[in-house]
Amino acid sequence: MTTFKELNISQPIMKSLEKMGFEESTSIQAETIPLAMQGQDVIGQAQTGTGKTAAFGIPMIEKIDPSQRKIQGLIIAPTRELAVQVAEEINRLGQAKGVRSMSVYGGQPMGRQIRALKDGPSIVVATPGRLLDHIRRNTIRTADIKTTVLDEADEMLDMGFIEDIRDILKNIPDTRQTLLFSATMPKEIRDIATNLMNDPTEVKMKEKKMTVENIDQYFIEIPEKQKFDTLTNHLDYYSPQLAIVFCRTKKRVDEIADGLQTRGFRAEGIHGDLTQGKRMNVLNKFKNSRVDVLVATDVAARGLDISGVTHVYNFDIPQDPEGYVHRIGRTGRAGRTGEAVSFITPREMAHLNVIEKVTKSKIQRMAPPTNQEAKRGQQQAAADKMRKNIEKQPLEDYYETASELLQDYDSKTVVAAALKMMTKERRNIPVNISSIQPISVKKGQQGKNKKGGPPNKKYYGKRGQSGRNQGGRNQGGRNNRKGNYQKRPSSKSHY
Ligand SMILES: Nc1ncnc2c1ncn2[C@@H]1O[C@H](COP(=O)(O)OP(=O)(O)OP(=O)(O)O)[C@@H](O)[C@H]1O
Ligand SMILES: [Mg+2]
Repeated sequence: MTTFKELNISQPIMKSLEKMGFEESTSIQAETIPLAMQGQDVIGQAQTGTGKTAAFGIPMIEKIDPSQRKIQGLIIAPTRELAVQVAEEINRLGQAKGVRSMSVYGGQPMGRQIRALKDGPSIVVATPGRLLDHIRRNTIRTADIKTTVLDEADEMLDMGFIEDIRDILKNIPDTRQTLLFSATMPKEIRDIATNLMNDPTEVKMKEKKMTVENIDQYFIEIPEKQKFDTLTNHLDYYSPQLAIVFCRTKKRVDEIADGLQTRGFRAEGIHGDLTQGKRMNVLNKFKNSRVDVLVATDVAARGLDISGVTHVYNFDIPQDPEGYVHRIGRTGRAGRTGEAVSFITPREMAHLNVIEKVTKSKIQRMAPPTNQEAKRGQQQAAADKMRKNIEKQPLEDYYETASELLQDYDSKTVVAAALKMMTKERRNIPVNISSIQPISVKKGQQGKNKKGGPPNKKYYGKRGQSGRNQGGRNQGGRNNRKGNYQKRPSSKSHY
């Protein structure tokens, strides 16, 4: 383990790190911070939740002169929520040095952003569409940018964003330092990256698996129609502290979130068709545990760091192994443990094998919990609640009524009735989720790079590609995305 002191980090940043409770650097921080401080271009690849944000944030802040009141650092991220989170982490890291960052993203009034930009933040964390808007209007000046970071770099250089990224980079001085970070970096994307950089050093952690060791990974083989009941049984049986349920389309997010509410769970959905206000509101409720189950498209798959997420469910199998790695990486962060459960329809078993092979992870078969087990789980949760009340709260006010009940009935009957009242019986209400096509790997197509297809999505046949489009992500490919951009600049997320 390397201490931050050994990495020659300046006093103000050391002070911030101490305040944040960071004692030692993580491996990716120890290896990339010295290179980046020397001014080198770096491609950094390390597992989810291992501190890549500080790995690029610290060297960026080191180079900034806050007295200049000019934008000197630019970080580009794929989603608005991630941009906000990264800006917050940068602000914590830069606080003692007086380095301020600002997040800039679509779905927010332009005027307000322009006013805030006049305040002179040193670092801007932006989503690509809105950033381009600002660059074109000259409301973000790029001339003084020394360091540019692409967070979730492989996503940023994939077909949904690559044109925007090229346009952005054209506006940044050639002398810039470029840092690319992600937990995944398919070879094809790495080649594109290298062309945009100046002789980059690649830093890849030694771990064999692409996924984090302390996430237990399971799959349940299950017909499409039984997925929802299996999900609620699982939630009842295991009572996750916080869970994220990923599914493939926005419509399914809405249906599943509604269905979970119907069955008494505190669940809400998040996807790109919601207003930005609603997206932030849902995410904040989840962070504050006012919502226990977040149902999401891949808009929430990358980068989000929410403590207390114990379970990730792939209600629908992700389109590609990289997606799997990022989704399950929303749990098991910074050394904590987590559990990932993927629902696989029988026809998707081959697709699961591809994911296992590419990620070099073992995904273990799990039997779906039975209705009986789910019921028992619900009762256990009610019993736990009761235990907590017994241990913590003064109960004297209830003693008189309790004694009266015990005169009429035996204690077991009284407690059973209390448990029954605490167990939500409306969870049996039928819920219908509209079906989608399974993703399957067609024989002979595995490994082919279909013309026009994204370069890193080499693992799939035709059906997989069409499934991808159903997801509302990268819809219609590059041209359509570009068209979207021109019509509704940066106002629409494609997740
Ligand atoms: N040196 C450190 N010591 C303790 N905690 C740390 C350290 N570095 C980062 N963290 C914390 O670890 C968590 C994960 O960090 P971060 O979000 O940067 O991970 P990441 O590698 O970017 O993950 P992802 O691939 O999912 O984006 C955060 O809560 C962060 O504050
Ligand atoms: Mg990250």
